[in-house]
Amino acid sequence: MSANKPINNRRYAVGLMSGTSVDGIDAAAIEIIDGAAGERPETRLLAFENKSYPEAVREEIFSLFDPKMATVDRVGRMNVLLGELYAKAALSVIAKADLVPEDIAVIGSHGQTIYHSPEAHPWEDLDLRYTVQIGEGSVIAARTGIPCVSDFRPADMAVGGQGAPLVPFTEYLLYRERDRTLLLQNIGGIGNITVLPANGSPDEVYAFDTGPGNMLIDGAVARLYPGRTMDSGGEIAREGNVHSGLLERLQQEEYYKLPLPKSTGRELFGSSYVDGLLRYGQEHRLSSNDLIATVTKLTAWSIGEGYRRYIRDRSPADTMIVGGGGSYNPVLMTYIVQEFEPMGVKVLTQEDVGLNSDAKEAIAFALLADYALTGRPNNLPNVTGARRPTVLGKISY
Ligand SMILES: Nc1ncnc2c1ncn2[C@@H]1O[C@H](COP(=O)(O)OP(=O)(O)OP(=O)(O)O)[C@@H](O)[C@H]1O
Ligand SMILES: CC(=O)N[C@H]1[C@@H]2OC[C@@H](O2)[C@@H](O)[C@@H]1O[C@H](C)C(=O)O
Repeated sequence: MSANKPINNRRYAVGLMSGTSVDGIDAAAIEIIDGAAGERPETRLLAFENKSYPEAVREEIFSLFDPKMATVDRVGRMNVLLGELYAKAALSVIAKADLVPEDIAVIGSHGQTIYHSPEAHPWEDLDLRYTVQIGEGSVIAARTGIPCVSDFRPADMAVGGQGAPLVPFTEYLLYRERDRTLLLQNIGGIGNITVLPANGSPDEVYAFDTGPGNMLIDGAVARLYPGRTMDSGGEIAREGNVHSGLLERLQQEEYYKLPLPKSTGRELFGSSYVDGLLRYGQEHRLSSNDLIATVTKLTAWSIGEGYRRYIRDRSPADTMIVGGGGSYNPVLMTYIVQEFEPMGVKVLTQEDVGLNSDAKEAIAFALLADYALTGRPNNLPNVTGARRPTVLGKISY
Protein backbone atom coordinates (compact mmCIF):
# COMPACT_ATOMS: atom_id res chain seq x y z
CA MET A 1 0.00 0.00 0.00
CA SER A 2 1.21 3.57 -0.66
CA ALA A 3 2.74 5.40 2.27
CA ASN A 4 0.51 7.69 4.34
CA LYS A 5 -1.89 8.31 1.46
CA PRO A 6 -5.67 8.05 1.38
CA ILE A 7 -6.61 4.97 -0.65
CA ASN A 8 -9.68 5.85 -2.73
CA ASN A 9 -12.22 6.91 -0.19
CA ARG A 10 -11.01 4.51 2.50
CA ARG A 11 -8.05 4.95 4.78
CA TYR A 12 -6.70 3.82 8.10
CA ALA A 13 -6.17 6.08 11.09
CA VAL A 14 -5.18 5.74 14.73
CA GLY A 15 -6.77 7.61 17.64
CA LEU A 16 -5.17 8.00 21.07
CA MET A 17 -7.08 9.19 24.11
CA SER A 18 -5.91 9.70 27.66
CA GLY A 19 -8.72 11.20 29.61
CA THR A 20 -9.24 13.15 32.77
CA SER A 21 -9.42 10.06 34.97
CA VAL A 22 -5.73 9.37 34.13
CA ASP A 23 -6.30 5.62 33.90
CA GLY A 24 -4.05 5.23 30.86
CA ILE A 25 -3.96 5.38 27.07
CA ASP A 26 -6.83 4.21 24.87
CA ALA A 27 -5.62 3.42 21.36
CA ALA A 28 -7.89 2.59 18.43
CA ALA A 29 -6.97 1.63 14.88
CA ILE A 30 -9.85 2.35 12.56
CA GLU A 31 -10.82 2.40 8.94
CA ILE A 32 -12.53 5.56 7.72
CA ILE A 33 -14.85 5.21 4.76
CA ASP A 34 -16.01 8.51 3.26
CA GLY A 35 -19.71 8.92 2.62
CA ALA A 36 -21.01 10.22 -0.71
CA ALA A 37 -21.49 14.03 -0.77
CA GLY A 38 -23.68 15.02 2.15
CA GLU A 39 -23.67 11.50 3.55
CA ARG A 40 -22.05 10.49 6.81
CA PRO A 41 -18.63 8.79 6.86
CA GLU A 42 -18.36 5.36 8.37
CA THR A 43 -15.75 4.11 10.81
CA ARG A 44 -14.80 0.51 11.40
CA LEU A 45 -12.89 -0.41 14.56
CA LEU A 46 -10.00 -2.73 13.60
CA ALA A 47 -8.22 -2.99 16.95
CA PHE A 48 -8.39 -1.42 20.38
CA GLU A 49 -6.03 -1.46 23.34
CA ASN A 50 -5.93 0.21 26.72
CA LYS A 51 -2.50 0.61 28.28
CA SER A 52 -2.38 1.67 31.91
CA TYR A 53 0.10 4.39 32.74
CA PRO A 54 3.05 3.11 34.82
CA GLU A 55 2.23 4.03 38.43
CA ALA A 56 5.08 6.55 38.72
CA VAL A 57 3.87 8.32 35.57
CA ARG A 58 0.31 8.43 36.89
CA GLU A 59 1.49 9.93 40.15
CA GLU A 60 3.60 12.53 38.38
CA ILE A 61 0.64 13.52 36.16
CA PHE A 62 -1.52 13.99 39.26
CA SER A 63 1.11 16.23 40.78
CA LEU A 64 1.09 18.37 37.61
CA PHE A 65 -2.59 19.16 38.20
CA ASP A 66 -1.40 21.44 41.00
CA PRO A 67 -0.15 24.59 39.25
CA LYS A 68 2.45 25.11 41.99
CA MET A 69 3.97 21.69 41.29
CA ALA A 70 3.76 22.00 37.50
CA THR A 71 7.11 23.72 37.01
CA VAL A 72 8.29 24.10 33.40
CA ASP A 73 10.97 21.43 33.72
CA ARG A 74 8.48 18.84 34.99
CA VAL A 75 5.87 19.74 32.37
CA GLY A 76 8.52 19.73 29.64
CA ARG A 77 9.80 16.31 30.67
CA MET A 78 6.33 14.79 30.94
CA ASN A 79 5.39 16.27 27.55
CA VAL A 80 8.07 14.21 25.80
CA LEU A 81 7.73 11.17 28.04
CA LEU A 82 4.02 10.97 27.19
CA GLY A 83 4.89 11.47 23.51
CA GLU A 84 7.08 8.34 23.76
CA LEU A 85 4.34 6.33 25.53
CA TYR A 86 1.71 7.44 23.02
CA ALA A 87 3.98 6.44 20.12
CA LYS A 88 4.41 2.96 21.64
CA ALA A 89 0.65 2.66 22.14
CA ALA A 90 0.07 3.65 18.50
CA LEU A 91 2.61 1.14 17.16
CA SER A 92 1.14 -1.57 19.34
CA VAL A 93 -2.45 -1.07 18.19
CA ILE A 94 -1.31 -0.86 14.55
CA ALA A 95 0.37 -4.27 14.93
CA LYS A 96 -2.71 -5.64 16.69
CA ALA A 97 -4.77 -4.58 13.66
CA ASP A 98 -2.34 -6.54 11.43
CA LEU A 99 -1.21 -3.34 9.76
CA VAL A 100 2.15 -1.58 9.43
CA PRO A 101 2.82 2.14 10.03
CA GLU A 102 2.98 2.80 6.27
CA ASP A 103 -0.69 1.85 6.05
CA ILE A 104 -1.80 4.61 8.41
CA ALA A 105 -2.78 8.03 7.04
CA VAL A 106 -2.80 9.87 10.35
CA ILE A 107 -2.62 9.58 14.13
CA GLY A 108 -4.88 11.79 16.24
CA SER A 109 -3.68 12.22 19.81
CA HIS A 110 -5.74 14.04 22.39
CA GLY A 111 -2.91 14.22 24.93
CA GLN A 112 -3.25 14.54 28.69
CA THR A 113 -5.12 17.57 29.97
CA ILE A 114 -3.24 19.08 32.89
CA TYR A 115 -5.06 22.39 33.02
CA HIS A 116 -8.30 23.69 31.55
CA SER A 117 -9.49 27.24 32.07
CA PRO A 118 -12.28 27.93 29.57
CA GLU A 119 -13.74 30.99 31.28
CA ALA A 120 -12.54 34.32 29.88
CA HIS A 121 -9.70 35.97 31.84
CA PRO A 122 -9.78 39.66 30.94
CA TRP A 123 -6.49 41.34 30.02
CA GLU A 124 -6.66 44.92 28.74
CA ASP A 125 -9.39 44.70 26.09
CA LEU A 126 -8.92 40.95 25.56
CA ASP A 127 -10.47 37.79 26.92
CA LEU A 128 -7.85 35.10 27.48
CA ARG A 129 -8.81 31.41 27.67
CA TYR A 130 -6.34 28.58 28.01
CA THR A 131 -6.07 24.85 28.22
CA VAL A 132 -3.00 22.61 28.38
CA GLN A 133 -2.79 19.11 26.84
CA ILE A 134 0.65 17.49 26.85
CA GLY A 135 2.11 14.51 24.93
CA GLU A 136 4.40 15.84 22.22
CA GLY A 137 3.04 15.23 18.71
CA SER A 138 6.51 15.66 17.16
CA VAL A 139 7.75 12.69 19.17
CA ILE A 140 4.78 10.56 18.10
CA ALA A 141 5.37 11.48 14.43
CA ALA A 142 9.14 10.85 14.69
CA ARG A 143 8.78 7.43 16.33
CA THR A 144 6.02 6.16 14.07
CA GLY A 145 6.77 7.92 10.77
CA ILE A 146 3.07 8.84 10.60
CA PRO A 147 1.74 12.43 10.57
CA CYS A 148 0.32 13.19 13.99
CA VAL A 149 -2.40 15.71 14.84
CA SER A 150 -2.39 16.80 18.47
CA ASP A 151 -3.32 19.74 20.70
CA PHE A 152 -6.83 20.18 19.33
CA ARG A 153 -8.40 22.45 21.93
CA PRO A 154 -6.51 25.79 21.68
CA ALA A 155 -7.75 26.49 18.14
CA ASP A 156 -11.34 26.45 19.36
CA MET A 157 -10.47 28.73 22.27
CA ALA A 158 -8.66 31.08 19.90
CA VAL A 159 -12.04 31.84 18.30
CA GLY A 160 -13.81 32.31 21.62
CA GLY A 161 -14.86 28.71 22.35
CA GLN A 162 -14.55 26.57 25.47
CA GLY A 163 -12.18 24.17 23.68
CA ALA A 164 -14.48 21.39 24.88
CA PRO A 165 -16.28 19.16 24.39
CA LEU A 166 -14.89 18.15 20.99
CA VAL A 167 -16.24 14.61 20.59
CA PRO A 168 -19.78 15.89 19.72
CA PHE A 169 -18.49 16.80 16.24
CA THR A 170 -17.84 13.11 15.55
CA GLU A 171 -21.00 12.04 17.36
CA TYR A 172 -22.94 14.23 14.93
CA LEU A 173 -21.16 12.54 12.02
CA LEU A 174 -21.55 8.99 13.28
CA TYR A 175 -24.66 8.75 15.46
CA ARG A 176 -27.32 11.17 14.22
CA GLU A 177 -30.69 9.70 13.31
CA ARG A 178 -33.48 11.00 11.11
CA ASP A 179 -36.43 10.13 13.29
CA ARG A 180 -35.12 10.10 16.84
CA THR A 181 -33.50 12.63 19.14
CA LEU A 182 -30.56 10.94 20.84
CA LEU A 183 -28.76 11.74 24.08
CA LEU A 184 -25.16 10.52 24.31
CA GLN A 185 -23.72 10.63 27.81
CA ASN A 186 -20.04 10.00 28.43
CA ILE A 187 -18.90 9.22 31.98
CA GLY A 188 -15.14 9.55 32.12
CA GLY A 189 -13.37 11.64 34.75
CA ILE A 190 -15.87 14.38 33.88
CA GLY A 191 -19.38 13.66 32.62
CA ASN A 192 -20.51 15.17 29.34
CA ILE A 193 -23.70 14.93 27.31
CA THR A 194 -24.41 15.51 23.62
CA VAL A 195 -27.89 16.16 22.26
CA LEU A 196 -28.44 15.08 18.64
CA PRO A 197 -31.88 16.37 17.64
CA ALA A 198 -33.75 14.16 15.14
CA ASN A 199 -32.68 15.03 11.60
CA GLY A 200 -30.81 18.02 13.05
CA SER A 201 -28.20 20.16 11.31
CA PRO A 202 -24.77 20.65 12.93
CA ASP A 203 -26.02 23.99 14.27
CA GLU A 204 -28.74 22.25 16.23
CA VAL A 205 -26.41 19.92 18.12
CA TYR A 206 -25.57 21.00 21.64
CA ALA A 207 -23.44 19.48 24.36
CA PHE A 208 -21.91 20.35 27.70
CA ASP A 209 -20.08 18.88 30.65
CA THR A 210 -22.66 17.71 33.19
CA GLY A 211 -20.19 17.80 36.10
CA PRO A 212 -18.08 15.11 37.73
CA GLY A 213 -18.08 11.74 35.98
CA ASN A 214 -15.95 9.29 37.97
CA MET A 215 -13.65 12.00 39.28
CA LEU A 216 -15.19 12.38 42.73
CA ILE A 217 -15.80 8.65 43.12
CA ASP A 218 -12.19 7.84 42.14
CA GLY A 219 -10.80 10.70 44.25
CA ALA A 220 -12.68 9.68 47.39
CA VAL A 221 -11.94 5.96 46.90
CA ALA A 222 -8.20 6.63 46.51
CA ARG A 223 -8.16 8.56 49.79
CA LEU A 224 -10.42 6.28 51.84
CA TYR A 225 -9.27 2.91 50.46
CA PRO A 226 -5.49 3.12 49.96
CA GLY A 227 -4.31 1.01 47.06
CA ARG A 228 -7.58 1.32 45.14
CA THR A 229 -8.13 3.77 42.28
CA MET A 230 -11.82 3.20 41.54
CA ASP A 231 -15.01 1.67 42.93
CA SER A 232 -14.70 -1.39 40.72
CA GLY A 233 -18.15 -2.84 39.95
CA GLY A 234 -19.71 -0.31 42.35
CA GLU A 235 -18.89 -2.71 45.19
CA ILE A 236 -18.23 0.03 47.73
CA ALA A 237 -21.28 2.18 46.88
CA ARG A 238 -23.47 -0.92 46.98
CA GLU A 239 -22.62 -1.39 50.67
CA GLY A 240 -23.40 2.24 51.54
CA ASN A 241 -26.42 4.50 51.93
CA VAL A 242 -26.88 7.91 50.37
CA HIS A 243 -26.51 10.65 53.00
CA SER A 244 -29.18 13.23 52.18
CA GLY A 245 -27.47 16.09 54.06
CA LEU A 246 -24.26 15.74 52.09
CA LEU A 247 -26.11 15.17 48.83
CA GLU A 248 -28.17 18.35 49.26
CA ARG A 249 -25.08 20.32 50.05
CA LEU A 250 -23.21 19.05 47.00
CA GLN A 251 -26.20 19.80 44.79
CA GLN A 252 -25.78 23.52 45.60
CA GLU A 253 -22.60 23.67 43.49
CA GLU A 254 -22.89 26.68 41.15
CA TYR A 255 -21.55 24.77 38.13
CA TYR A 256 -24.83 22.84 37.75
CA LYS A 257 -26.67 26.13 37.21
CA LEU A 258 -24.27 27.89 34.82
CA PRO A 259 -25.67 28.79 31.39
CA LEU A 260 -24.48 26.89 28.30
CA PRO A 261 -21.93 26.56 26.78
CA LYS A 262 -19.94 25.24 29.71
CA SER A 263 -17.15 22.79 30.44
CA THR A 264 -15.30 21.85 33.58
CA GLY A 265 -12.47 19.73 34.92
CA ARG A 266 -10.18 18.85 37.76
CA GLU A 267 -9.67 22.56 38.56
CA LEU A 268 -13.16 22.41 40.16
CA PHE A 269 -13.81 18.74 40.97
CA GLY A 270 -10.23 17.74 41.82
CA SER A 271 -8.35 17.11 45.04
CA SER A 272 -9.46 20.17 47.03
CA TYR A 273 -13.07 19.25 46.31
CA VAL A 274 -12.36 15.77 47.66
CA ASP A 275 -10.71 17.35 50.74
CA GLY A 276 -14.00 19.15 51.44
CA LEU A 277 -15.97 15.92 51.03
CA LEU A 278 -13.75 14.06 53.46
CA ARG A 279 -13.94 16.89 55.99
CA TYR A 280 -17.74 16.79 55.85
CA GLY A 281 -17.61 13.01 56.20
CA GLN A 282 -15.49 13.24 59.34
CA GLU A 283 -17.53 16.01 60.94
CA HIS A 284 -20.81 14.15 60.36
CA ARG A 285 -19.38 10.70 61.05
CA LEU A 286 -20.24 9.23 57.67
CA SER A 287 -18.91 5.76 56.94
CA SER A 288 -16.59 5.50 53.92
CA ASN A 289 -19.20 3.39 52.12
CA ASP A 290 -21.88 6.03 52.67
CA LEU A 291 -19.59 8.72 51.35
CA ILE A 292 -18.92 6.77 48.15
CA ALA A 293 -22.62 5.94 47.75
CA THR A 294 -23.42 9.66 48.11
CA VAL A 295 -20.94 10.89 45.48
CA THR A 296 -22.11 8.12 43.16
CA LYS A 297 -25.68 9.36 43.63
CA LEU A 298 -24.56 12.96 43.09
CA THR A 299 -22.93 11.99 39.80
CA ALA A 300 -26.15 10.38 38.57
CA TRP A 301 -28.20 13.35 39.82
CA SER A 302 -25.98 15.86 37.98
CA ILE A 303 -26.63 14.01 34.72
CA GLY A 304 -30.39 13.98 35.40
CA GLU A 305 -30.25 17.65 36.38
CA GLY A 306 -28.48 18.49 33.11
CA TYR A 307 -31.40 16.93 31.23
CA ARG A 308 -34.07 18.62 33.37
CA ARG A 309 -32.49 22.06 33.28
CA TYR A 310 -31.20 22.39 29.70
CA ILE A 311 -32.63 19.66 27.50
CA ARG A 312 -36.07 18.33 28.45
CA ASP A 313 -38.10 21.31 27.19
CA ARG A 314 -35.89 22.04 24.19
CA SER A 315 -35.29 18.54 22.80
CA PRO A 316 -37.28 15.87 24.65
CA ALA A 317 -35.71 12.46 24.03
CA ASP A 318 -36.71 8.90 24.77
CA THR A 319 -33.25 7.29 24.63
CA MET A 320 -29.90 7.99 26.20
CA ILE A 321 -26.79 5.96 25.32
CA VAL A 322 -24.16 5.95 28.07
CA GLY A 323 -20.46 5.37 27.41
CA GLY A 324 -17.14 5.84 29.19
CA GLY A 325 -15.79 3.92 32.17
CA GLY A 326 -18.67 4.97 34.42
CA SER A 327 -21.00 2.79 32.37
CA TYR A 328 -19.18 -0.20 33.93
CA ASN A 329 -20.28 0.86 37.43
CA PRO A 330 -23.64 -0.89 37.96
CA VAL A 331 -24.57 1.18 41.02
CA LEU A 332 -24.00 4.42 39.12
CA MET A 333 -26.02 3.03 36.21
CA THR A 334 -28.90 2.06 38.53
CA TYR A 335 -28.97 5.58 39.96
CA ILE A 336 -28.97 7.00 36.42
CA VAL A 337 -31.89 4.79 35.44
CA GLN A 338 -33.72 6.02 38.58
CA GLU A 339 -33.19 9.60 37.38
CA PHE A 340 -34.24 9.08 33.78
CA GLU A 341 -36.97 6.43 33.83
CA PRO A 342 -39.52 8.71 35.52
CA MET A 343 -38.80 11.25 32.75
CA GLY A 344 -39.59 8.65 30.07
CA VAL A 345 -35.98 8.23 28.91
CA LYS A 346 -34.65 4.72 28.34
CA VAL A 347 -31.00 4.28 29.37
CA LEU A 348 -28.76 2.08 27.19
CA THR A 349 -25.00 1.57 27.08
CA GLN A 350 -22.70 1.74 24.04
CA GLU A 351 -22.43 -2.05 24.31
CA ASP A 352 -26.26 -2.34 24.21
CA VAL A 353 -26.13 -0.75 20.74
CA GLY A 354 -23.23 -2.94 19.59
CA LEU A 355 -20.41 -0.44 20.14
CA ASN A 356 -17.46 -0.17 22.52
CA SER A 357 -17.58 2.32 25.41
CA ASP A 358 -13.82 2.32 25.88
CA ALA A 359 -12.94 2.93 22.25
CA LYS A 360 -15.40 5.71 21.50
CA GLU A 361 -13.22 8.72 22.33
CA ALA A 362 -10.09 7.25 20.72
CA ILE A 363 -12.12 6.68 17.53
CA ALA A 364 -13.31 10.29 17.76
CA PHE A 365 -9.75 11.65 17.84
CA ALA A 366 -8.76 9.54 14.82
CA LEU A 367 -11.65 11.09 12.90
CA LEU A 368 -10.94 14.63 14.16
CA ALA A 369 -7.33 14.19 13.00
CA ASP A 370 -8.47 12.99 9.57
CA TYR A 371 -10.44 16.23 9.20
CA ALA A 372 -7.48 18.33 10.39
CA LEU A 373 -5.01 16.70 8.02
CA THR A 374 -7.24 17.51 5.07
CA GLY A 375 -7.97 21.05 6.31
CA ARG A 376 -11.66 20.53 7.01
CA PRO A 377 -13.19 22.38 10.00
CA ASN A 378 -13.87 19.99 12.87
CA ASN A 379 -15.45 21.98 15.67
CA LEU A 380 -19.12 22.67 16.38
CA PRO A 381 -19.44 26.37 17.29
CA ASN A 382 -22.88 25.82 18.77
CA VAL A 383 -21.39 23.30 21.20
CA THR A 384 -18.21 25.07 22.28
CA GLY A 385 -19.35 28.67 21.88
CA ALA A 386 -16.69 29.36 19.24
CA ARG A 387 -17.42 32.28 16.93
CA ARG A 388 -16.96 30.16 13.81
CA PRO A 389 -16.07 26.73 12.46
CA THR A 390 -12.33 26.20 12.38
CA VAL A 391 -9.74 23.46 11.91
CA LEU A 392 -8.61 22.10 15.29
CA GLY A 393 -5.28 20.36 15.78
CA LYS A 394 -1.59 20.91 15.12
CA ILE A 395 0.10 18.70 12.56
CA SER A 396 3.55 17.14 13.11
CA TYR A 397 4.97 15.50 9.98
N1 LIG B 1 -15.40 -1.90 36.16
C1 LIG B 1 -15.55 -0.63 36.58
N2 LIG B 1 -16.27 -0.38 37.69
C2 LIG B 1 -16.44 0.89 38.14
N3 LIG B 1 -15.89 1.96 37.55
C3 LIG B 1 -15.17 1.77 36.44
C4 LIG B 1 -14.96 0.47 35.89
N4 LIG B 1 -14.19 0.59 34.80
C5 LIG B 1 -13.92 1.92 34.65
N5 LIG B 1 -14.51 2.62 35.64
C6 LIG B 1 -14.43 4.07 35.88
O1 LIG B 1 -14.18 4.72 34.66
C7 LIG B 1 -13.01 5.55 34.76
C8 LIG B 1 -12.33 5.63 33.46
O2 LIG B 1 -13.23 6.10 32.51
P1 LIG B 1 -12.79 6.61 31.08
O3 LIG B 1 -11.65 5.80 30.61
O4 LIG B 1 -14.01 6.71 30.25
O5 LIG B 1 -12.29 8.07 31.48
P2 LIG B 1 -11.40 9.11 30.70
O6 LIG B 1 -11.46 8.84 29.23
O7 LIG B 1 -10.12 9.13 31.39
O8 LIG B 1 -12.14 10.48 31.03
P3 LIG B 1 -12.75 11.71 30.16
O9 LIG B 1 -13.75 11.16 29.20
O10 LIG B 1 -13.36 12.55 31.22
O11 LIG B 1 -11.60 12.39 29.51
C9 LIG B 1 -12.18 4.91 35.87
O12 LIG B 1 -11.34 5.86 36.48
C10 LIG B 1 -13.28 4.41 36.81
O13 LIG B 1 -13.72 5.40 37.67
C1 LIG C 1 -10.41 19.79 28.84
C2 LIG C 1 -10.74 18.34 28.74
O1 LIG C 1 -9.85 17.51 28.62
N1 LIG C 1 -12.04 18.03 28.76
C3 LIG C 1 -12.52 16.67 28.61
C4 LIG C 1 -13.05 16.18 29.94
O2 LIG C 1 -13.46 14.81 29.83
C5 LIG C 1 -14.83 14.76 29.47
C6 LIG C 1 -15.20 16.21 29.34
O3 LIG C 1 -14.28 16.83 30.23
C7 LIG C 1 -14.97 16.77 27.91
O4 LIG C 1 -15.27 18.14 27.95
C8 LIG C 1 -13.51 16.65 27.48
O5 LIG C 1 -13.20 15.50 26.76
C9 LIG C 1 -13.88 14.96 25.67
C10 LIG C 1 -13.00 13.95 25.04
C11 LIG C 1 -14.36 15.96 24.62
O6 LIG C 1 -13.70 16.97 24.38
O7 LIG C 1 -15.40 15.71 24.02
